[in-house]
Amino acid sequence: MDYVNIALGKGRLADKTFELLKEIDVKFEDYYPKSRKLIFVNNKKKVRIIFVKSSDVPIYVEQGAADIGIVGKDTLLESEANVYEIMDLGFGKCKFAVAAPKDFQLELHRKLKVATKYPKVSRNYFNNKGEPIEIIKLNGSVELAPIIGLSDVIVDIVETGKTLKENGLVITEEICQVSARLIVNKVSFKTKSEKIHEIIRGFQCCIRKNEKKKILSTGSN
Ligand SMILES: Nc1ncnc2c1ncn2[C@@H]1O[C@H](COP(=O)(O)OP(=O)(O)OP(=O)(O)O)[C@@H](O)[C@H]1O
Ligand SMILES: O=P(O)(O)OC[C@H]1O[C@H](OP(=O)(O)OP(=O)(O)O)[C@H](O)[C@@H]1O
Repeated sequence: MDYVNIALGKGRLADKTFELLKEIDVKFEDYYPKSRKLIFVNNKKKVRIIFVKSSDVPIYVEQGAADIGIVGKDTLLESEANVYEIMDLGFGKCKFAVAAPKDFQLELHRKLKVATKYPKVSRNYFNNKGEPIEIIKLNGSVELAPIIGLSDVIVDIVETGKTLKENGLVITEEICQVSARLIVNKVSFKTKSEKIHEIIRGFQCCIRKNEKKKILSTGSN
């Protein structure tokens, strides 16, 4: 039987994904947090993990270089990749938001300047509201832009809100919730159906179990 290849971002979602795989008995003994290895193989279960840049995960899956991908909904939306989005994995939770300096007010007859790592998500959001904008595409430290006058506002993901707070920004609009998603290549979904469904069923079962545990532990507090 063929191997199932899973594309996984090297960053924040990696540890939780390996934990989830371990729970369904797909173990990679040579993985440890902060490992620099880019490929992990479980020969017994015939599963391979390929470690890529987070924003490349949808491309690997769309092109069939990976059968499955684990990716944040933010990155998935921005990629507009032609893949199946199968399930919400329930971790990597944050939200998409518009944020601005506390006292910001847009002058009349001027387009709003939006700095972001997510130009497509931003454009879609403001287009749907009928608000004309100018996008300034950045690759990180987006919170700096309104402080130093590069933009009026930012569109970014917010988890704890610490980065916004420490840079004097506040959320002005919430766009949508974000979490890790399991995506599948459309051809692999047919050709490797059995193995892929086994992984999906395993993940669903673990997530249900973990949610029950969480409810029980908060209930008993
Ligand atoms: N506080 C957070 N900051 C960034 N991403 C978060 C946060 N909390 C959850 N996530 C999720 O984790 C995913 C992966 O984030 P990570 O920082 O590893 O990659 P990235 O943002 O693409 O960074 P890089 O460009 O350095 O690879 C994000 O796409 C998002 O869905
Ligand atoms: O609400 P918080 O918990 O503060 O998290 C949100 C921050 O984390 C992410 O940045 P990241 O650390 O990936 O750095 P980046 O600026 O290079 O994107 C995101 O872009 C925000 O800046």
